Amino acid sequence: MSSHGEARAMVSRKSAGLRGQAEVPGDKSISHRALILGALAVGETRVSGLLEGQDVLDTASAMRAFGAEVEKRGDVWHVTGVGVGGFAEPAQVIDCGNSGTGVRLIMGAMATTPISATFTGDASLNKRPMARITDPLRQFGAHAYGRSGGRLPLVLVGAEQAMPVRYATPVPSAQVKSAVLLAGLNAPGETVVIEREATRDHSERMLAGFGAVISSEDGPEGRVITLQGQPELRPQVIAVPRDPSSAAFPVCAALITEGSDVLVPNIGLNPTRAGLFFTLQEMGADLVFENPREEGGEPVADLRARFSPNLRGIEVPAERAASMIDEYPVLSVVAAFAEGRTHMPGVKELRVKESDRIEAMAVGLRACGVTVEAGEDWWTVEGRGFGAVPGGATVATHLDHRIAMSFLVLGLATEAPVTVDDGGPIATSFPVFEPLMRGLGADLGAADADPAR
Ligand SMILES: O=C(O)C1=C[C@@H](OP(=O)(O)O)[C@@H](O)[C@H](O)C1
Ligand SMILES: C=C(OP(=O)(O)O)C(=O)O
Repeated sequence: MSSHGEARAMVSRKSAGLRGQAEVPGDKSISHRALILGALAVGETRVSGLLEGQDVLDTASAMRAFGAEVEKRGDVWHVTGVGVGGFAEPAQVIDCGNSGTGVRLIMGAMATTPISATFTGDASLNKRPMARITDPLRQFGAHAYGRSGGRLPLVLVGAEQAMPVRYATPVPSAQVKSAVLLAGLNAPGETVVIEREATRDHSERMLAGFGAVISSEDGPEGRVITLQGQPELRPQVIAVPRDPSSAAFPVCAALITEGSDVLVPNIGLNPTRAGLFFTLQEMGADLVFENPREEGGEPVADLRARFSPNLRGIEVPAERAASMIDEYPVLSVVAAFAEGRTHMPGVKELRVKESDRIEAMAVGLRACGVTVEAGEDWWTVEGRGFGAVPGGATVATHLDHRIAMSFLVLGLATEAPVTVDDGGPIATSFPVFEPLMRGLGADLGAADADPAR
């Protein structure tokens, strides 16, 4: 489950053009939510295209521990739910592995049911802040006993008599918003979440799809989301769109690798997720949305990315941060190949992901010959231009899949190879990353695979 065994060093080397079609897996955020809402519905939800990354598999195990039936038959995941308020008390510790989304949404989902559960994760997750979740859950009447700073492992005791909550999120976080909404499901009356900056809205869309009464309104305080408690959720048939956060890797690799032309089909382009692609276009990337359409209530398109030798550094608007929060590491890689400076403000949240992503990228990029400056909530990459990034370093990934994948993308276009100390965590979100990238022609793999090279 949570420990992925021994570190597996990986290396990437300068590659000839990437070509072909990249079929990236299902969306991680939507996959977690499909399992959790399926477990809270009455009857059988069927999910196709579920991401089978470790983060989501850990959420599937957790839903079983709370009493839902979750199994894969053929290509379809079947979730038989227990109804809102029907979670059973788990007999074991709930291990959410590397997944912030998993643990925070599940804590929300159980907080208004009178049961207790103990949550833990891997070395990365157990360092991440949980008070942002337990503070609002206490307002519903739950109790939380964690390590200092509210960190995992943590015991959560669900409210005996839950009351609805009105909560303004102090940080821009879809995980906090979603935890409050999921807790609100089993509280009588109206739960309200107010977010100053809009974050990904998959929970709201999916709750409405399952039959909850939920509305969102933009006003002077920001986005106000109102949920009526204690609905009966109706099971759904869900087709999970492909993950834009995973698509980012083959797209960015194609932009910086000479001779590339890659098609990444069927990518979810929910506006609360698509900020990276607009940013790349503003930098001068040859990136086109082909065949835009709507599927399952979400905008979808095929992304076509071609080698882009004339990228320019830009100012990334701070208000775009939430819509591309997981994509800054790989954006900073592209920025290294642009002409001029890329400034990325308003990104404090990057410091509390699987690693401190500003620090991890700054240290690794500097080791690869790129100038990076950073403050608490901003960072700047000085582009060196195409063909002028030295590389040649071994980079620490700190149990962070996105840091590992970002540096492997960097090495496809640097003068000397780039090694990452551990590619194991890539399996949390993008288990087929290595074969998919190799299939496009990327020269990457285990660092010790061919010591003669
Ligand atoms: O709700 C979600 O599915 C997610 C929200 C984001 O985290 P925050 O809510 O902490 O910003 C994001 O970084 C994470 O990968 C997935
Ligand atoms: C931040 C991420 O995930 P989580 O918070 O679910 O661990 C991510 O996938 O980049």
